[in-house]
Amino acid sequence: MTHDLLVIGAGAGGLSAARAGVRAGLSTALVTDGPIGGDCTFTGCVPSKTLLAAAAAGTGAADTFARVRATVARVAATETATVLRGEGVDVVEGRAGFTGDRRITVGGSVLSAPRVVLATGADPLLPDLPGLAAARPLTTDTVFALEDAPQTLVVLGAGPAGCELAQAFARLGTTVTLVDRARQVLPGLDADAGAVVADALRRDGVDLRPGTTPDGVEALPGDRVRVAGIEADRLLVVAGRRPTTTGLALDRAGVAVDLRGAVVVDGHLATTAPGVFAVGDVTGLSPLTHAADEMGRLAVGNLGRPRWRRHRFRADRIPRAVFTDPEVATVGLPEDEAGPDAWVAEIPLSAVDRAVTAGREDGFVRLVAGPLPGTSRLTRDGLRRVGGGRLLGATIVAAHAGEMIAEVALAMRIGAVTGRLAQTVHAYPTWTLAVRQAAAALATGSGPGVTLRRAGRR
Ligand SMILES: Cc1cc2nc3c(=O)[nH]c(=O)nc-3n(C[C@H](O)[C@H](O)[C@H](O)COP(=O)(O)OP(=O)(O)OC[C@H]3O[C@@H](n4cnc5c(N)ncnc54)[C@H](O)[C@@H]3O)c2cc1C
Ligand SMILES: NC(=O)c1ccc[n+]([C@@H]2O[C@H](COP(=O)([O-])OP(=O)(O)OC[C@H]3O[C@@H](n4cnc5c(N)ncnc54)[C@H](O)[C@@H]3O)[C@@H](O)[C@H]2O)c1
Repeated sequence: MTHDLLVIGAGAGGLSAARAGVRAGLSTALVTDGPIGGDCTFTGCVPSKTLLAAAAAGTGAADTFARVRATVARVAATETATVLRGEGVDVVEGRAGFTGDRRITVGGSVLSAPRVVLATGADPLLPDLPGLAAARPLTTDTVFALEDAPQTLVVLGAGPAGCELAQAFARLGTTVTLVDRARQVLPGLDADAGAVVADALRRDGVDLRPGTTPDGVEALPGDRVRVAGIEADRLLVVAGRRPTTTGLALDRAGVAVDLRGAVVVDGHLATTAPGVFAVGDVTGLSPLTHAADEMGRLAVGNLGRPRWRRHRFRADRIPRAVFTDPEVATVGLPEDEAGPDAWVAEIPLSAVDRAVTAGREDGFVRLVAGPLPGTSRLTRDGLRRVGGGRLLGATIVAAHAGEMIAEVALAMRIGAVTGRLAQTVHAYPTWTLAVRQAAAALATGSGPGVTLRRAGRR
């Protein structure tokens, strides 16, 4: 069967690509060997955020897991094969493998198209630890199917998944030990943000073991485990993810993968094979739902254009939020990468009235701004004269940081100077006033409660 566009994988990236294809008037086939909605709906964002919310509300463990299942089912019902067929997508169920250039088999059928989008996602990565398989570890593929919370749990990996799940289980009454080889929690993020989250986890009773690299896992009777000298009822491994390419026979299509197993793409998301693009977690770039969604749209737009008219995927415009309590949200450049000419305005939440009234003073808002193009190194006064500089990035740690970052992402998207944020009237007393307070300090040279400094000079 021949289509205009073949999309392989029906997670966030594949769904976005398939819908973009239909919008562009292309006959579009969406091939998937798993449930529509992918990782985000079934084993990622939706169950984890439901678990966090139910645990924070003091819901008992059994009811929490029932709520997780009900919520997943509710979200999944909005994106069934029937719904997609109604939108004009030809949904094909089964595992795809390439047999040649832009030609695949699914079950007994052969499908081909001049344009292909690979969106096969990623799977949990199990470290190469002796005894790990025998210990029957939980992963994000299995943890949300529990009926009840274990009494004791070791979480291996203190990245976003590990921190969110450690906090959720601690709040469900589980005794949690969080182990990571890195010296801080959330090692991919700013150390100050990691420190605030570490304090919050400790307050919830999580035993933090940074700088710990287990050399093996011992399975004990009844699914119990011993790891890094800690005994627990269960082990949850959240040590990263590996792009899913097994069984695709990418070599037959001329699609190259890198050493991590990620499909190699250029800045426009084109793979090494003509007419084949890749989006989402399989690329190893920004492994986030909204990034996969953005990439899906972009890839389909780019597939129809000559190279010089294609749009670049801008990872620097993708915000990121970790849904611990407090949340951590970032966009753009972190302070350490902004260069010596950038300026930083930082306000602790203890200087923000909404945080004080809510009794939630843990956290901060940090804005990074740089000189406008063509401007030489700026003094504090010079910064004021160029409207506070162009926004380069932000790190926010706050109860609602994931919501607050959207304003900064918008300002960056439209290339606004920080003075524009300062001139925008914000309702009092809101959390986002903290962003305005920090922006005002950049634009005016100082501000109550705000520290203004050159980037890198903490
Ligand atoms: C616990 C957890 C929490 C998360 N929380 C968040 C969050 O809060 N916010 C956020 O933005 N991101 C979050 N993420 C990340 C997010 O889930 C992923 O970035 C996103 O789902 C990736 O979408 P995707 O389309 O690339 O891949 P997937 O959703 O993995 O979809 C890929 C699909 O391809 C199919 N497939 C694979 N191989 C084949 C084949 N050969 N033939 C046919 N079909 C195939 C699979 O069945 C799968 O359904 C979280 C992840 C985890 C694990
Ligand atoms: N809120 C969100 O957006 C959210 C939430 C959860 C997951 N995710 C996404 O899902 C993906 C997976 O998340 P993750 O937290 O599993 O991955 P990650 O790669 O971010 O973190 C894995 C952690 O495990 C540690 N680790 C790995 N191997 C180890 C070992 N042998 N011993 C000790 N420590 C070890 C690493 O140091 C790291 O801190 C990420 O890409 C993330 O973007 C996003």
